[in-house]
Amino acid sequence: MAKYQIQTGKLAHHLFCLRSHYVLSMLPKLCVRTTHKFAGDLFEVGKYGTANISNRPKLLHKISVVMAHDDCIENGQYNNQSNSVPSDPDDDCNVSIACKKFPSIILGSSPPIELFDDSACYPDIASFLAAKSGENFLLNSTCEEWVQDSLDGTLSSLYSDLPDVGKSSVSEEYTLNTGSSLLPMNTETGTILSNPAVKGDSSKKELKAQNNAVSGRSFLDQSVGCISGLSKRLQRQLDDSGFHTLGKLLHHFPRAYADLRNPQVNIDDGQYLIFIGKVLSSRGIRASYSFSFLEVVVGCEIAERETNSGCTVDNNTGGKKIIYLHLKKFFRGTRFTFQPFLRSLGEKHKEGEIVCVSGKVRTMQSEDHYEMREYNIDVLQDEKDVSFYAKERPYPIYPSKRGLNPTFLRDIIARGIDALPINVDPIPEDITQGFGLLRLHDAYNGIHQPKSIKEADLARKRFIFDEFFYLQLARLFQMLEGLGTRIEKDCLLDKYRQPHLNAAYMKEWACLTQKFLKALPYSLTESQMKAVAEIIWDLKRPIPMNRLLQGDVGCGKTVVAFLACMEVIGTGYQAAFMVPTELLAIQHYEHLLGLLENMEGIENKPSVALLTGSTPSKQSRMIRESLQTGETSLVIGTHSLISEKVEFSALRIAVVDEQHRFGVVQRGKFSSKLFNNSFSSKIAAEYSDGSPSGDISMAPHVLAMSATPIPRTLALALYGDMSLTHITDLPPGRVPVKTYSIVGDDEGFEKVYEMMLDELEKGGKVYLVYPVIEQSEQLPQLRAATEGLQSISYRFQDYNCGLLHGKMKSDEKEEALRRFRNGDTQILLSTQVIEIGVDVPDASMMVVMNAERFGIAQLHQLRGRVGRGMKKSRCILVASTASSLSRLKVLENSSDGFHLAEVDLLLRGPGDLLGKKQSGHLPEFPIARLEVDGNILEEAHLAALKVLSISHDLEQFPALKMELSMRQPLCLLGD
Ligand SMILES: Nc1ncnc2c1ncn2[C@@H]1O[C@H](COP(=O)(O)OP(=O)(O)OP(=O)(O)O)[C@@H](O)[C@H]1O
Repeated sequence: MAKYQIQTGKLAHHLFCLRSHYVLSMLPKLCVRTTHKFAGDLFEVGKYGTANISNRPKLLHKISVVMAHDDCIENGQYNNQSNSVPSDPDDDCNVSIACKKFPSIILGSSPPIELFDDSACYPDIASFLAAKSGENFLLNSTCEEWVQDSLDGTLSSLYSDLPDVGKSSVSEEYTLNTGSSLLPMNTETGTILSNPAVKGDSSKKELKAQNNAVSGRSFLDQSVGCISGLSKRLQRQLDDSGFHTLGKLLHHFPRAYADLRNPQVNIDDGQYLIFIGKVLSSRGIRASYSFSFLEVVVGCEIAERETNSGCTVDNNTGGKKIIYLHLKKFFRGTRFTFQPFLRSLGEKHKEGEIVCVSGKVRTMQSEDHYEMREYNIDVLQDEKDVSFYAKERPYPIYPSKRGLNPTFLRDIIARGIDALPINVDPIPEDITQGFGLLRLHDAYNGIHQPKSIKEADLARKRFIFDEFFYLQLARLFQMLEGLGTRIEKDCLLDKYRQPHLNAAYMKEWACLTQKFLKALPYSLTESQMKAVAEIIWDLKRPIPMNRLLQGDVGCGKTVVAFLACMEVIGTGYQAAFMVPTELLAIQHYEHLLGLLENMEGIENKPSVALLTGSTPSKQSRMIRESLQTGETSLVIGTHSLISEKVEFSALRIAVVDEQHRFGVVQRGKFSSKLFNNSFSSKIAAEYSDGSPSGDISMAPHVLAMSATPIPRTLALALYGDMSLTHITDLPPGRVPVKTYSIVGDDEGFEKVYEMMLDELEKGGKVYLVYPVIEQSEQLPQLRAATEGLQSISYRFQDYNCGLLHGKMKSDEKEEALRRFRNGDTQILLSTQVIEIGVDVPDASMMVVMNAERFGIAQLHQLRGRVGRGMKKSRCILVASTASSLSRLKVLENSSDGFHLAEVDLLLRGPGDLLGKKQSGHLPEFPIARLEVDGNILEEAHLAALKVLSISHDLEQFPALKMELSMRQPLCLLGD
């Protein structure tokens, strides 16, 4: 490219001495405007590509004209413009208005394109970038380039004379000048060190060089106050709106992008549309002594399909027609009727100007004429822009924030973007490249000023990636910090990278574990075995395990957890098993005692205790004492296990069943029950196959279990530092539960009762699940369990009915469940208390009332209470209305818990899927949507692993470490 030089360096210096630096940056733009050709004319390009200023006085004059212009603006003369930004007489310079004097594309809202096309995959970045390089940029005209280069050259030569530029001894402070550019200031001398106000390759390189000394982060952390020319009031307003830093400002992303092509459809009254057209006339009209209006008529060519009267397209016009938009703005008051005012009003738009207009259209009496009263009008720079917009460049639509006008925000963001240093990205380039991500600088550009929706999508992907990446990085980083040696750290990272390699052979298991396995009344399924082997591998490491065991309802997670407990007991330690309900605690306790009874060849079987809120205090004290002395090796219980009073002698594993019912803090409390130094040698002597491995003061291993299958995305977001184990198969002989959805009208209920009778006659047991315990006046349509008891007992007089709900005392609940299990009752009317873990293998039918009140994942859980034995089972979902049937049909068609959880995630979002307790711990993802961005989360997880395996302590990536500490993604703990 030709190298241009401006001979008169002092001129540029003069420019900089002028207070409003934005003039400088406007010069390139002025050159490309048809109405402001002077700058182009003044710089003559020589034969050898050298530009000279041919008429310096003329140029200076023009500049002073522009400056006067600026002064006018500063004096608020243009404050009555439509869409003006908040104007303030105190403002020394209203930047947004200033920018308005020069072409800027400012639109209000318009028919938004759906923000991001979810179906769009992220194409290969290389092809995208290739496409990008071939595109014409708005500001890329040759004319502009040479002005930029000229100025650049001049300024370089000008500032090469300045001492110590770029040296670390110079304290640098960045300021954004009014010309949208970043100017490093020498705070000692107050001089500007160099000019980045211009664009183009060389200036970008220079900018990069300048910013090498200063981390990109410090740019983003600067106060918005560094945008010079911004009045104190606007600064305050930005600050009050949460835009304390440039970074925060640049993170105010468009909510949608508009398609600026003229509409191709019939225009209906009241539609909000955007048109590109040509100004045909502009007049200020006096209508009465105190009333006037501005009328700008814009002619727009639109593609004709069908006229409103239904006629077909006229072939003679090539399928196009002109429509006339009458943009009207009204003024009341005698002072607005004076000729000078009306003249200046009319002169605001020139005939022939190409404009972009948006607003609500109203049909006028004459055909093809439309009125717009609330409108935005923007002058496009020249005809080229039309082709530019015809290229479907998406137009960003910003949300307003605390009364800040989106137009103003767009202006100010654009200036921040222009000044953004290239090296702003803290993530190493090979990581971004490896995952097909834009560099941060390009991503900011791409999201705020995309050239295509594809680019906006890529940019969005980068920001979503960042949201996930720093979270994953922080969690893994914290885990590594807790470990001592490099080998341990590598070992932990390997575990995440190659989980399939981490399994202990059965012969390595403790003797107790092997005997327990042998005593089971069934053989474990393949994935149960794999899960046990993975967990035992972890238990043998000197690093605390943090594992999530997931599996569909009834897949047999409990027995896997029992085996893990046996392993630690077998090596001389204690185990604790925490469940969310008393009912479940009792069930597990009885189940385990039953299994232990079958064990042979063990003299001292592990002593198991049950500790819940209802355990009598004397008994509970005894249990606590036995835990402290180590006499009890396994305790099953509810929240009471994490009470301060409970102390363990040698706790090695904490199993948290239905872990999503507990908060993060509750789970964390388990981990904090550190080993008591008075390690019980008694237990060790009884069961130990050898000396207990690992550090005695190590935090216990945590095995969390989830029966509500959490999609991997959510699991990673919630527990990025957890290893995941899936049980993928069901015990043999299980017959999928046949599911029906039925409308709960009289006819529907008759059908349900018939099916129930059929089931009972065959010796089956039936659960009836109700959404509420008692009928409520507020929601009379909801069926209640207590009312149901009367009618069902009456209807099925030959059978016994039981009732189970959360308001019953614990022994009443236990009794109700026991009677149902024994067969004393054949029908159990219940609320959703039975959703979790209740295991009555011969229960064969479930009817869920007002089923639409439950989430898909919840219904799947409920349904999992039947079909737990060999019996063919049925589940009937009774919907209140026919319209809610379609959602329930998903359950008819699938029995895959993970698939259903994904569906639920999509339908209800993570908050509802996880429930209040757990979703409260989900970090906030301002732009990511866990429902659809799971693949990016997976990539972020891998990227975090990659970075940490290169540098465990992130010392090799100081920028990344700094960014991580700024984001503090782990401040979300709390219950
Ligand atoms: N390998 C197996 N073969 C046969 N039956 C099994 C096997 N594993 C577990 N079971 C039985 O399957 C039933 C369900 O097991 P369990 O309660 O452990 O499932 P779960 O995964 O915890 O289910 P939920 O999440 O619904 O509580 C139990 O009655 C259990 O005894």
